Amino acid sequence: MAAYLVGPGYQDPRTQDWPLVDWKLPAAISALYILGIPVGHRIMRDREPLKLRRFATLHNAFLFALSLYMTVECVTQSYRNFGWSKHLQLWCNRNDPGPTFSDSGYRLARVLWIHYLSKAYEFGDTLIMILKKNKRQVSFLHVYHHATTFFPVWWAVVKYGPGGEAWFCCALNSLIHVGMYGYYFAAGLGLRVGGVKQLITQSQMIQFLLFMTQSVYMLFIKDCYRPRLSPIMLLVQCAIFFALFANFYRQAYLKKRAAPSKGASAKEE
Ligand SMILES: CC(C)(COP(=O)(O)OP(=O)(O)OC[C@H]1O[C@@H](n2cnc3c(N)ncnc32)[C@H](O)[C@@H]1OP(=O)(O)O)[C@@H](O)C(=O)NCCC(=O)NCCSC(=O)CC(=O)O
Repeated sequence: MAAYLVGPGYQDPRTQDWPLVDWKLPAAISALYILGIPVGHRIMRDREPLKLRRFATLHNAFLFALSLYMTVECVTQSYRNFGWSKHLQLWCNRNDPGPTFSDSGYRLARVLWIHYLSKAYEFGDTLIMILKKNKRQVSFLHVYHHATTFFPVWWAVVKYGPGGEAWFCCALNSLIHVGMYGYYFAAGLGLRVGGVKQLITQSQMIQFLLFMTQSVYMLFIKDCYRPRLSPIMLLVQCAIFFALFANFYRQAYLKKRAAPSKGASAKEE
């Protein structure tokens, strides 16, 4: 049974009037983000790198707390919305049927919308990297991830399917970001605990593998989602992320281990 049957032109009624749900402004913000990166590098070219301890600490503490909130809220509202034992499954959940929605249906849509907005706030990571002149960090992986995750990926979720199936991606990604911003919080203060950085990269890669498995399950095992374009996009996007992260992993950890004197990119060890 298809979990989410929609016709052409469908838009979720819960989110249609919420800020940044119309495509034009988010598309412009994403484009400005990409165009602003070379401008930022140029501005910093002849300047000393900034330390940014206070700003980075506040930024990371905020994202750590927000990610924790989103993890808990996604799981709680999905549970309330579907009832764990009766309807909520790991994958292949129905989108809220509407046209009227329960309180938990609205709250689930709201936390998915907050998750979407947090992806724009995370552009601040790139600002930190540019102002600290950590050019290595402003990689293709980083820019591609940040630019596309806000728009079109999470924008599309909020506009077309803020419920049902999206709870899993929101909860797992937020949980991973609790660890990631905890790591950046500590690293910004000069604290690096051996092995933690590698563990975080591994958990990010497992996350993308799980999202790929979820889309294969929805597409080929249960055939439970309409439009099929959504799980196809999830599969393609996560395969790209996985390949980019596998390359990062090789550069940051494996190559360094093979040739320690050449100085790899990971700074932890
Ligand atoms: C362990 C990782 C999380 C981070 O790898 P990095 O190579 O960036 O780690 P690093 O050791 O250089 O980070 C420490 C440096 O970052 C600075 N720093 C502090 N806070 C920061 C912030 N919020 N954003 C960016 N940099 C920050 C510290 O001051 C320190 O600078 P100094 O070195 O000067 O002291 C890794 O797994 C990873 O994700 N690598 C890909 C790079 C990336 O862009 N990741 C985030 C988006 S991807 C994502 O988010 C996937 C997902 O959705 O799960």
